[in-house]
Amino acid sequence: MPNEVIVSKRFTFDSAHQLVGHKGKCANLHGHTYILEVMVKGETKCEQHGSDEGFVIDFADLKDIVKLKVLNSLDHAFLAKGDEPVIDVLKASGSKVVILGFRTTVENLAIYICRTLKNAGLPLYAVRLYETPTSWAQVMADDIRD
Ligand SMILES: Nc1nc2c(c(=O)[nH]1)N=C([C@H](O)[C@H](O)COP(=O)(O)OP(=O)(O)OP(=O)(O)O)CN2
Ligand SMILES: [Zn+2]
Repeated sequence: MPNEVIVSKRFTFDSAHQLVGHKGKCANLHGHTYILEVMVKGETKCEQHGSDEGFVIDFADLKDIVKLKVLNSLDHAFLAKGDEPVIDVLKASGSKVVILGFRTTVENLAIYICRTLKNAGLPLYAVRLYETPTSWAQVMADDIRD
């Protein structure tokens, strides 16, 4: 019998950023190993003996979507609002720079990832993004404004 279930998969990516104007150490260019938890909600599929029987989503398919839509872009990049003075130097040296247009706080990055995955058609429930082992932001897919 189908039932609503939340399943979650954890990913990591490494990125640099700089919070221009921050009163503390985060005004420096620095990096994080982000941990991203992607939570998907749905009924378990009931097709007898099908590949997805009993799955909300195949974790392998979830991994492919998250890699394609989020990780390939953000991993090993300088995540920029666009006004960081260091951008030109990094670009000139061939470094990967992703201009996001917002201050790259963990809150804003979580909103961005949640919106991106929701727009990709995933039956998304929430994303939780850890910036450090002790600091995270969570965004519910239903709270994303278009
Ligand atoms: N609300 C937010 N506060 C801070 C953010 C943020 O994105 N949202 N970001 C930073 C810095 O980028 C950086 O993450 C430093 O955070 P902090 O938790 O202070 O890092 P520490 O390694 O010092 O944390 P521990 O307490 O050692 O785990 C700052 N604030
Ligand atoms: Zn930081």
